[in-house]
Amino acid sequence: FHSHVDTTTSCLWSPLVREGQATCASPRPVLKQKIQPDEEQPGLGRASQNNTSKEHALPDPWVGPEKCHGQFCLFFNPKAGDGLSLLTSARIATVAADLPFPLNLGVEPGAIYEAQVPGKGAGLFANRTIRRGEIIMQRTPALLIQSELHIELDPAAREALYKAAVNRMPAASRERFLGQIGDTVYDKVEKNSFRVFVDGENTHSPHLGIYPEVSKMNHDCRPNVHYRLRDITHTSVAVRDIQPGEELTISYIFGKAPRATRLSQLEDWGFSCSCQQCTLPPKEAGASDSRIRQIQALEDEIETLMSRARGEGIRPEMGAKLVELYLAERLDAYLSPAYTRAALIYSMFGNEERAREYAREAAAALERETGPYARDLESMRELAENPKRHWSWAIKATSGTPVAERPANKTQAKKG
Ligand SMILES: C[S@@+](CC[C@H](N)C(=O)[O-])C[C@H]1O[C@@H](n2cnc3c(N)ncnc32)[C@H](O)[C@@H]1O
Repeated sequence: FHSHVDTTTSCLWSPLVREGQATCASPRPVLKQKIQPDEEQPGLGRASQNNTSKEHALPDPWVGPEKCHGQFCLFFNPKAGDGLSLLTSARIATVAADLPFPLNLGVEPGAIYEAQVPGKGAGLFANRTIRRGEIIMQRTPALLIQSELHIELDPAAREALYKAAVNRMPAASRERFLGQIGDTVYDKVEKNSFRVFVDGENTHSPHLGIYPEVSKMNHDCRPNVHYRLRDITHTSVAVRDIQPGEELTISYIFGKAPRATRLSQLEDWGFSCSCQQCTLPPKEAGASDSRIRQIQALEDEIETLMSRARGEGIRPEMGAKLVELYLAERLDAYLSPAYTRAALIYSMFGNEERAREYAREAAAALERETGPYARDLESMRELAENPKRHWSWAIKATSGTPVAERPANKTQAKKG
């Protein structure tokens, strides 16, 4: 059953790349050899540069490789988005050169503005009502840095290299980059970057991606904006209606974690979380943690029961309860797994009204949270449109096949 529910989440900010702090699925790769600056390894930079130009010629208007340290060099493309500086290996540079660079999308100029927030520095605010599901910003990065390089390179060489990458940026982009919080270029990278997988796989090629406009959003454990990354394109979407004057926030961490975990992860950021959820009075904070535990337990139970023949033991109210807990906990940025499970459960029991209602919500949440390519999107749309033709319909009454073995969509179901 789990294969039918897309439970992908985002938690991609840079402190997570430090050793031992990663909460996302990607272990930090261990460097076999510490990277040294060019001066300490005469010829190494030049040698890799020569190999690079022969084996990985980048198309115009890419510039580079230059300023190499071991396998990592500076590459630059003034026409990729608002200009992209890339500090990475030649292999990844060729992957990046093939990626799409969509035009900037999002709300019209003036719909959001920057202002100071007491205790948080600058932040972004809505200038008009922004509706749930609206794309606030879609951007490609100004700077991408291979994580190994960021962690392992000698600090003086690293700062010089980072400055060279920033100097390559077009003036407007450079100004936005330098306007980010942080004392040095390294510090700005530390405090403002997202973890990005350039080749789209969550186990290889972790990079730090800097999107200077996006990084003006402060943290909230119950944010009103969710972001998703596909290749290197960063998309921020409103997850509830946002009123004029309201601050736009994203979560820097996985918001479904209990309060103590969230607080400790945010300490790594160098600030103590003062968002509404983290500063709840003890009784309410306890109730919130209890809901998070109930959500986890209920999801585990649903998974277990769904893997049995005909989902034996599953009860329809489990779906409604799961949605109720998510909504009570204001997990607006993470609703798709709850709605998807609820829709399937009610469909299995042949409850058309509930199945359609939850499937509609699931499809909308999947589109916000994962995007138009979300794995379960088509299936949820089909369920909302015509429950009786969906693979899950009324199977509690009609079949002995374990739910986990059933095809995920109608096309497969018809063949079967
Ligand atoms: C990505 S930046 C956000 C924009 C930043 N406030 C600025 O002035 O550019 C992250 C930094 O903002 C501050 N910050 C973000 N969310 C915060 C919060 N909920 N409480 C306090 N400080 C916060 C912290 O200094 C953090 O290192």
